[in-house]
Amino acid sequence: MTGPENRLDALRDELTRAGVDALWVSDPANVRALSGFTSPADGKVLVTRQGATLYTDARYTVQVEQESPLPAFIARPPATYDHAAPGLEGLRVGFEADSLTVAGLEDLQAAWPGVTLVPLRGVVQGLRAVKSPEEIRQIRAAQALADRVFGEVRPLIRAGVTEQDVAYEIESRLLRAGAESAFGIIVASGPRGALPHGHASGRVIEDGDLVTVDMGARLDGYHSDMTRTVAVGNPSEELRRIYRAVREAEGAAVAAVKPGVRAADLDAVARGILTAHGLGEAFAHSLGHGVGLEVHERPGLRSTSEDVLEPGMIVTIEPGAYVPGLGGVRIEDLLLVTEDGHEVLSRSPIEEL
Ligand SMILES: CSCC[C@H](N)C(=O)N1CCC[C@H]1C(=O)N[C@@H](C)C(=O)O
Repeated sequence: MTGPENRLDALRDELTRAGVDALWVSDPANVRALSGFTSPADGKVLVTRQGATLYTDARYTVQVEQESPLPAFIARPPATYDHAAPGLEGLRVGFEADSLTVAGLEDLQAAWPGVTLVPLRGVVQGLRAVKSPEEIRQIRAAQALADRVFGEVRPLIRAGVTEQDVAYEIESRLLRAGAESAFGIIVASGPRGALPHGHASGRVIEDGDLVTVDMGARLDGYHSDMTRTVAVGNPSEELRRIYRAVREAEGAAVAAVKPGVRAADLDAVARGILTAHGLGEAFAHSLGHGVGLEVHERPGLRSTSEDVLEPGMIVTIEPGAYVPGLGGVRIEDLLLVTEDGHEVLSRSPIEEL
């Protein structure tokens, strides 16, 4: 199983395939994945054939010694670029076109006139899709915390409380446990359930509402992600019908998760079921995504994806149906792809309606 310990070797193979001699890594999650440095927004990594160097500034002198096995050079640009320049003269150096700013590229061009800069996309992201045993342990711990918090907060979701009350209860418990929220917590009740990314508002939850809660913990830099839609009082028969359809789609897609399955085919499993229930148009997003140092990472579980599942990937399965003016439903589990199938990491009960 690929992990950070041998990611640098795997990365060098990728660089050979891409026809470059080195890579300037600027994407924070990639910097962290290659170096272990936990303040990666303030770092860069230069990977060459011979080695790899972590660049950051003097605020982190002690921290990098504690966290990173890579040799570090402590400076700020332009001294950073000047340090790297002699070893790069005449080489083809890749940069991360999906994260380096235009200004960042201009700075590199000015600092390294003898270097051919080559735009590359998603090279390190591809290597991050398969998690190491340690990363799996971290994400498992983040999800276990999220499950505990959801279990504590579920009884508080009732008529008369606001969506923000629910989000506050979740976020404060995550913080008290030494984590933080993985993203802006989604609490979408009643008609707001039709908003797939309906962040908690001041709406007061009413009897008969479905309430979609999409939450995750960020623990030591690793994320979890899970959604449950719960009923308050007695929802209408139409809402129950939608709920059951989404639940069927989710269960079928979860059951199909195993190594070798094409991500696009998984998406089609859920989409086919929702379409059969007349809800194809209402499923307004992709089936799921990888989770790790970022909430959304490879593999992408969508109709246009070319990704194929491998053991060690951690993915969400999250079909939903959103009906403007009425409401919506999403059910999301977090899964580890194993050698012979999958393990569902999210343990919060999925309610019957
Ligand atoms: C802002 S993080 C949202 C986390 C959530 N679990 C999630 O990933 N969602 C919510 C509904 C759709 C899905 C999403 O954003 N999917 C992306 C990858 C897409 O483009 O479909």
